[in-house]
Amino acid sequence: MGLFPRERAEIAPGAVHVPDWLGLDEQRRLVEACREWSRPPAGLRATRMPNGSVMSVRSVCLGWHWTPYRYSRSTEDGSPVKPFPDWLGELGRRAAGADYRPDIALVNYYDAGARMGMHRDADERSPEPVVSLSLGDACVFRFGNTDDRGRPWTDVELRSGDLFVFGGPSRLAYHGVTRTFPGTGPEIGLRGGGRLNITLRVSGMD
Ligand SMILES: O=C(O)CCC(=O)C(=O)O
Ligand SMILES: [Fe+2]
Repeated sequence: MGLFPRERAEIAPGAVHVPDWLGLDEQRRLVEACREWSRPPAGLRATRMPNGSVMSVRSVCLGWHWTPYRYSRSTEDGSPVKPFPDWLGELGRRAAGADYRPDIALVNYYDAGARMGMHRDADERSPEPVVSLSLGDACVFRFGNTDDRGRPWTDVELRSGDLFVFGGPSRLAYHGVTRTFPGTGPEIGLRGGGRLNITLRVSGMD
C-alpha cells in the first residue's frame, strides 16, 4: 500500500472498486490454485477469435468453458472443463452478497504485453453481477458505458488484491484492460511476474 490509502469507489451505478480486498495470504492461495487450474487437460490456453486472431491473454475456465461467444462443458479439444470449487463460491458471496451463486470462473493471465480489448460479458444468461479479482502486476482497467466501446469511460488502476464488482445497470457495460505495469506485483508466488484476473459469474444455465 502506498502513502495515500486508496478508497472504495463507485465507478458507475452498480460498479464498485474495492482496493486491497484480499489479504496477501489469500492472494497467495489464489495464485497457487491458478497454477493448478492452468495444468492440462483443460488448462491455460490462448483463445482463438472467430476472425482467426488469437487473444494475447491466456485463460482457463472453471465450471463452464467460454469460447467466443458461448459456454460449453468441454474445451476446444474435447476435454471436460474443470469443476467450479465451493470455496470460490464462498469468496464470491463475500464479494457480492449471501445469495450470490457463481458457477463460472474465468482466469486470465496477462504477460507484460497482453491486453484485453473493450467488450461486454454478455454470454451469461443471468443478470447477476460479475466479481473480478486481480493478482500480481497492476493494470489499467477501462470501464465504459453500455452503449458502445467508446467514451465515456473511466480508467481505474487495479492492483493485486483489488476487487471490482459490476452488476445492475453496469452489468453489460463495455470494459477492457489497456495495459499492465510489469514488475509492480507483490511477492505472492506468481513466478515470472504478470497479472492474473479471476472473474466469477452466474451462467443461468444447467
Ligand atoms: O482482466 C480483467 O481485469 C478483466 C477481464 C475481463 O474483462 C474478462 O475476463 O471478461
Ligand atoms: Fe470482461
